[in-house]
Amino acid sequence: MIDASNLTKRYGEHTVVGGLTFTVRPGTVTGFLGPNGAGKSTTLRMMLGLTRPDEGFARIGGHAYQDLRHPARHVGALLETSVPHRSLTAVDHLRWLARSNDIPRHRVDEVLDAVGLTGAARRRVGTFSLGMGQRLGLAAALLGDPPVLLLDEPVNGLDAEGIRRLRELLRAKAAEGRTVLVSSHLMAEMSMVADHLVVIDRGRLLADTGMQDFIQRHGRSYVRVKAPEPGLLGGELERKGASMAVGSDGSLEVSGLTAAEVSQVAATAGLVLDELSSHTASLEDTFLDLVAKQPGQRHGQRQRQPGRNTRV
Ligand SMILES: Nc1ncnc2c1ncn2[C@@H]1O[C@H](COP(=O)(O)OP(=O)(O)OP(=O)(O)O)[C@@H](O)[C@H]1O
Repeated sequence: MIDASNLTKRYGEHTVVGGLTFTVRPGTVTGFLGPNGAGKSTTLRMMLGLTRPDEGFARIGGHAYQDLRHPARHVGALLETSVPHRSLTAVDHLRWLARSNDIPRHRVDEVLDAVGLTGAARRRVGTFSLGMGQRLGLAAALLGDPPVLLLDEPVNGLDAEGIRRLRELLRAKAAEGRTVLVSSHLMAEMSMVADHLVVIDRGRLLADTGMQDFIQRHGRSYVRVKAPEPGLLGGELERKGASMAVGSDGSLEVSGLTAAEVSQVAATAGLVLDELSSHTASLEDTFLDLVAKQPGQRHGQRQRQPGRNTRV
C-alpha cells in the first residue's frame, strides 16, 4: 500500500504538486496519468524520499521511505534518472545492489531471467541500448522481491516482446497481492494493463477511480448513425430524449440512446438506416477530454478521435 497525504511541492512561486491525497492499493495495477509537467515524477520522487515535500507526506507500507532499513526489499522503483555506472556489467550492478540490501545472490539470476536479459548479463551497461537499460532498471526494481513496485515510464524504449513481458509481469505482481503504481504516456498500453487510475493535472488530483468507471464517467460514448434523411431521423431521436452532433460526413452522433433504441426509433418512424455503430470512448480520448476541460487549460481544444467501434 502507498499513501500520499496532502503531498505538496513548490519550486519558487510554482506549486508543482498541490495537496495530493490518494492511496494506491495492493492487488491491482494502478496507472498514474497526467500531461507533461503535471507533477508525476515529482510525486514519485517524494514517495521515494528523493525530493522533500513542502507539506504532507508519503508512506510505503505505512513507513516513510527514509525509515526503511533495506528499501529495495520494501519497494522496487524505476525512475527515468536511475542509471547504473556504465563500466559495470549488468550482473555486477545487480550483485552490488543485492549485497547492499541484504538480498540473496540467487535473486540476480532470477530477475535477469524475468526481464529477458540473461544473455547480456556480462555486458557492460555502457554498451546497452535504451530498451536493455530499461530492462536492467526493471530487474533492479524486482531484485528485493518487494511488495510495492513504483515504475516511472517503464515502457520507454522496450520492444514489442519487452512490452508484452512487462505487461504480464505487472499483472502477475498485482495478482500476487502486490501494490503496483506505474506511470506511462502510452494510453493504449495503460488501458491494457491498469485496473485503477490516479489522474493529475498541474499537481492536482483529477480522478482516483477504476478504469471502466473513469471512461464511463468522463468519456464520450455515442451511437453513430447514417441515414438518407438525417433531419427526419434527428427529429424523431430528439423526441425520445437523445442529444446529437453532426459528424463531418453528415452522420449523426447520438448520445442518450443505445444503438438498439436508435434502430427501434427508426423502424417505428419507417426511416431507413445506412449505417449504425456504437462508439465507446478510449482511455486516450477520455483522458484528453478531461484535461482539456480543466479551467485555464493550456492544451487547447483537441480534435476528437473516433473511439473503439462496435458494429451492430
Ligand atoms: N528541480 C526542479 N526545479 C524546478 N522545477 C522543477 C524541478 N523538478 C520539476 N520541476 C517542474 O515541476 C513541474 C512538474 O514536473 P514533473 O517532472 O514532476 O512532471 P511530469 O508529470 O513527470 O512530466 P512529464 O510527463 O513531462 O515527465 C514541471 O513544470 C517541472 O518543470
